[in-house]
Amino acid sequence: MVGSPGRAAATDCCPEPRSPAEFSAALHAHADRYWDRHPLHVRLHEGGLGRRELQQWIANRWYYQKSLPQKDAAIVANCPVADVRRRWVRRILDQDGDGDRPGGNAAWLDLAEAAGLDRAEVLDERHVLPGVRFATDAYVTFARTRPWPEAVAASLTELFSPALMRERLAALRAHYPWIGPAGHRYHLARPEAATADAEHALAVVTAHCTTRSRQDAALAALAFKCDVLWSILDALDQAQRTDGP
Ligand SMILES: O=C(O)c1cc(C(=O)O)c2c(n1)C(=O)C(=O)c1cc(C(=O)O)[nH]c1-2
Repeated sequence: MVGSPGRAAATDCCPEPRSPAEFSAALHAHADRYWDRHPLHVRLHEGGLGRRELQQWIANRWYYQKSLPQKDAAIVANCPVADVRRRWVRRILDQDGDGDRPGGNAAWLDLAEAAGLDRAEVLDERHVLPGVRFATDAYVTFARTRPWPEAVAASLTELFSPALMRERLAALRAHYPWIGPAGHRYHLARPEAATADAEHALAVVTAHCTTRSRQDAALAALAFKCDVLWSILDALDQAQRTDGP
């Protein structure tokens, strides 16, 4: 006997949640669609970008960078759990800086200057491509409008970013030596912070997504974020192929 129809219907409408190990594995499986594999990143790592292309990447990536604190502030605003808010607020200060401690965003502007860009031309966003703005803004809007655990899940691309940033730092030093050491502060500091942030975010998502449907929503959020990042590089890639070096 195959089982009573009643049982089958119950299973269809309310599948069991994944175990913590299965859920974590399903989240980690998104590494397959992370932007480290994008052709533009591959070109960057191989030393295939010209000076102007690398500057364009830096100026566009700035728009993502500067939007992160607003995205994190949206999570803090939507989250009713004090413990989560207390830890999440640190992310805002890590990027914006805190008193005498300059933040990640200042370090990214140092990279821009070390690569020969004027701070003013980065801050006024004249180089930011429409597709980069659109994709980045979609991430901020997602955090503002979706349930906060989904926005936390979307940040889990940071599970994969430390390895990428270390590889990128090695590539910048090897292939783009005209960028002085002052430009490398972001990539030196961020992998360690990203590892800690991702560990915390994973613990939060695991603790708060305990039903199958919440787990599914978290997985969809992480897939969405992978698409955001991929779209940012698609926009840049297309511009660079059209404009030439
Ligand atoms: O350099 C990168 O490739 C990269 C990727 C990501 C990411 O995976 O979203 C982040 C960062 N850097 C980063 O520096 C950072 O602070 C950060 C925060 C977040 C997030 O979604 O909350 N992602 C990332």
